[in-house]
Formats: sequence, C-alpha cells, structure tokens
Amino acid sequence: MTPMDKPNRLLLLSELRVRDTAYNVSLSRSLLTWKRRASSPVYHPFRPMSYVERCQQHRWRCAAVTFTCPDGGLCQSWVGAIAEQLAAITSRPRRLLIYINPYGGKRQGGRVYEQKVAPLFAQAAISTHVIVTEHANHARDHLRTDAELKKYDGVVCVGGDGMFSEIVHGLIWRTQMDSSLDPNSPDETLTSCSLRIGIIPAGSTDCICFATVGTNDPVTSALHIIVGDSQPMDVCSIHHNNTFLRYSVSLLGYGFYGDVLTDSERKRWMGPVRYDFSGLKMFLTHHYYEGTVSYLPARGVVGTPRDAARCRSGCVVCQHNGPKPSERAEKYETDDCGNDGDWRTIRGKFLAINAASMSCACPRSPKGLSPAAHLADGTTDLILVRKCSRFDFLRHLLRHTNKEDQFDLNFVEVHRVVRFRFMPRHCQSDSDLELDLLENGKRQIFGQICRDHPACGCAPAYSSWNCDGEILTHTAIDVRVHCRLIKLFARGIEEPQVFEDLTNPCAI
Ligand SMILES: CCCCCCCCCCCCC/C=C/[C@@H](O)[C@H](COP(=O)(O)O)NC(=O)CCCCCCCCCCCCCCC
Ligand SMILES: Nc1ncnc2c1ncn2[C@@H]1O[C@H](COP(=O)(O)OP(=O)(O)O)[C@@H](O)[C@H]1O
Ligand SMILES: [Ca+2]
Repeated sequence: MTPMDKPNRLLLLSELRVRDTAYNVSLSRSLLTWKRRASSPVYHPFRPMSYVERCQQHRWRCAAVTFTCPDGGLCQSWVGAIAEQLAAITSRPRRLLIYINPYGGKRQGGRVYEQKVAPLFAQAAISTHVIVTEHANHARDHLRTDAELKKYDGVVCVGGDGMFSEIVHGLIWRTQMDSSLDPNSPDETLTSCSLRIGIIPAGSTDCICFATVGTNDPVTSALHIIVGDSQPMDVCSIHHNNTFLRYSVSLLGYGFYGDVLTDSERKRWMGPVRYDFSGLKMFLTHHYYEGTVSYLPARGVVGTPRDAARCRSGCVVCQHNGPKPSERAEKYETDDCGNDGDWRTIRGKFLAINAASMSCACPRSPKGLSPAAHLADGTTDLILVRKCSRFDFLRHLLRHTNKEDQFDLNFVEVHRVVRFRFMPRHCQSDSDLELDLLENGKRQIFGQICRDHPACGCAPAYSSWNCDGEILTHTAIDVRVHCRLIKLFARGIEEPQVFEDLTNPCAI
C-alpha cells in the first residue's frame, strides 16, 4: 500500500459480509464505511472490529462488527490496511495521566472510571497512570511540580468542574514556568498548554463537559479521548492588584451565583441538589450589590451575544476570531499601551454580574448562561443583571430553561468583552466615595451607614465571586481572556443533522 497524500483518497473497496448480509466496504484515510448491497459467494471472517456509533442526544457508544470476505488474501489486505491507517493517526493518545476525585458529585468517580472507562482505554491499548486524589488541590499540585508530563499524551480528570479547574491550574502554571513567564502579571501573553485534557463527568454541574460534548456521559467522553479529538478553549485569568488569583473557564459570577455557591458549600453532603436548595434560598433572599464594572469590548471579532447561531463543532466564528498573531496584538493593544480610550464603565446595583467564556450549558440549563458564547473566540460574555423585582428576576432565570431570550429584558445587558474589571462600591477609593455621597445626597449616606451596621439586617455590601465553582478570596478583580490557552479531548457539540446523515462510523 502506498502512503496517501489526500485525506479522503480511497485505499480499499470490496464486497464484504457482516453475518449473511453483503456490504460495499470502503477504507479511506482513517474512515471505514459500509453500505448494504445485493449478495454472493463464500466468505472468510476478519477479527471483530470496534467502532464508534452515534446515538441519541450526542451520545457515543462503542460497537463491534465482524466482516467476512471471499478470499484469504483480500482479508489480509483489509486487516493490514486498517492497522496501518490506525497506526498513522498521531492525534490519538497512547499514554494518559488520570486523576480521580472520589468525592465529586455523587461520589461515584472511582466506580464510573473502573466500570465504564478503564475497559475502553484497555481495548484501545491506551496505557494509564491513575491517581485517586487524597485531598483538594492534590491533582493541581502534582501537575505543577511532580508529574513527568513528557511521559503522557494527555491528562484526564474524573470529577466535576472543580476538578477540571484543578487540572487547568496545574497545567497552565507548569506551562508558564517552563516558558519562564510570570503568571502574576495580568498583561503577560501566556503560552498555550500542549497536553490535551479529557473530562470524564462525575461532578455536580459538569458544564464544561456538557458544553464541549453535548452530554454528560462517561462512555461518550472516553470515546472522544480515544479517537483523539481536540477542542481549543479560552481561559480567563483573574488578578487582584496585579496578583494572580485564579483562572476561569466557564462561569465567573458575582451576586446571585456567588451567593448560591457560598451557601451550597455548607450543603455539600446533599450532593448536586445542594445547588437547587441554595438557588431557591438565594432567589428568595434577593440581595443586590453595588459596584463599578469596566470593560474592554471585543473588537475585530464576528458574532455577538445575541446571535441566533451557536458555537458548534468546527465553528467558523471561533476559526475567524482565533489567534492570528496580528489581530491578537490588536485586541489587547489599548490596554498594553495604557491607552484606555475603549474602556467603558457602568456603575450600579446588580443582582448578578456574570462572565461566561463559553455557553455554560448544563443539564439545568441546556442552552446555558450565554447561549451564543463561543468556546475558542478569545472573548467572554459579560452579563449584568441590575436590581429588579423578584418576579422579574424569576422571569430572567426561567428563560435559561426555555426558548425565550434571557437578555431581552430591560434590566439585563450583555457585552462581548476581552477584559473587564469589577470594584465593589465599598472598595472604591475615598475620593470616589465622597463623589458618590455628594452626588446622591443624604439618602445615600444613611443607606451606607445602614449596610455597614449588621444589627439592622440590611443587605450585605459584598458578595463573592463564583469562579468555576470555587469562591474567590477577593471581590475587586481584573479579568482578561486568553484565547485558546488549553485544549480538550472534545470536538464541540455536533449539529444533529451531522449524525443523522452520517453513516460513516470510525474504527477505534
Ligand atoms: C427557575 C429555574 C431557574 C434555573 C436557572 C438555571 C441557570 C443555570 C445556569 C448554570 C450555569 C452553570 C455554570 C457552571 C458552573 C460550575 O462551574 C459550578 C461548579 O460546578 P461543579 O459543582 O460541577 O464543580 N457550578 C455552579 O456554580 C452551580 C451553579 C448552579 C446554579 C443553580 C441555580 C439554580 C437556581 C434555582 C432558582 C430557583 C428559583 C425558584 C423560584 C420558584
Ligand atoms: N480527594 C479529595 N478530597 C476532597 N476534595 C477533593 C478531593 N479531590 C478533589 N477535591 C476537590 O473537590 C471539589 C469538588 O470537586 P468536583 O469534582 O468539581 O465535584 P463537584 O462537581 O461535586 O463540585 C474541588 O474543589 C476539588 O478541588
Ligand atoms: Ca469564548
């Protein structure tokens, strides 16, 4: 067989059988297809072959097929050609480093891995080094310093968004150290991580898996890892006073989602439903917070947060907005030069301030917090929900679960940005505060005294930031998007017609 230069050039085409049915079977580079046909002679069996079958709702399953063939020589050609094609695929991982959080979600991580995932990795001849974490940040710290990353083609986490966040922190930190970059500088252009990350969902929200694969299913995720998919993703860095705090990949939320998280941490024993209890409680509490949001709108990008189009597998918006070196420089130019002509500032009272670097789709909200956000376009959608009635806030929340537009409300605004800052009102400089007091008069002065006085039971002045399910230690933050800083073993959500039309399974 000659090496193929064109990706879809036909390598072999024969009439083969599966049990008593004859098929026209073709092999082109990394694609095996079979179509039913009218039948004929005596057949020799191949070894059974595994392949990926697409099922309902973005789920993948591993299936097996045994072809038979009329002559032994042709049979050998087929087996050889398939083996050669599989060996030529370099994107498939051979060695994986796996971290299991035994306490994530319903505490089923270990069982899910052993029963559903390990057998598939073994079948695909992937060697694994498995670490069951013993404490929070075990995986992060191991990746930062101890892990021999050269030995692996990818890192897999079994757990939820919090566990994924640990892996992201470990890998990004290690990559910047290896490149002698300073993670404490918010203006540093960070180096992208070369190792891909796989997520076996076993957490409480699992929105990163859901928004990159379309379902939270361990077998589907394992198969995306095995076939060597790759999906780049934006990451936000969060700083306070030029000190690095954390990275965020999904939701960075102040006010409602921060309060839900703080409250739900005390209810961890409840498992995933803790978020619903705390959600209801914080909805009834109805706290608002004052502060100033400044943001740098994304320039030179296509797409807006109100688009009807969604980020899907092979997304053209992500491809267009992705990191072309010149464009990238331009995106940050204003800030790097200290020219903040483009910065916009909004002061107000907010029920929620959310930044969604991707849709944040999850089973609770299948379209997500920002349905038109993109996985790898170098932007985040900044959603401001101003103080409004409980009824209006409920309308906004409910729209996350139906087809109505959650942004089409006069107390909600959304901006696609590359950088933003938040300053809670009580952190503002003395001169700012004085200005406020002068502007707003006596009522404001009494308002402030009241809030500073716990005995009167008024609203607290501060919320916390929910950063991918972790609580940040500071409220005044500076957030910057880093385009495509990490890669996942995923391909983005596939459009339904892709798998309805697709009769081409791929061998594993
Ligand atoms: C009335 C129903 C309203 C439903 C509104 C649902 C909006 C849900 C958007 C969820 C975005 C999730 C973004 C992901 C965050 C995760 O990184 C992060 C960590 O995940 P991990 O635990 O797997 O590690 N998860 C979270 O922070 C959880 C956020 C969950 C928020 C749930 C809010 C439920 C609200 C219920 C309100 C009920 C009002 C009822 C009034 C009668
Ligand atoms: N062995 C462990 N013991 C306790 N906490 C852990 C352990 N391993 C990881 N964690 C922490 O558990 C938290 C939640 O993990 P995650 O897998 O996201 O589950 P969930 O989705 O239920 O929050 C994360 O903050 C992670 O750092
Ligand atoms: Ca994005």
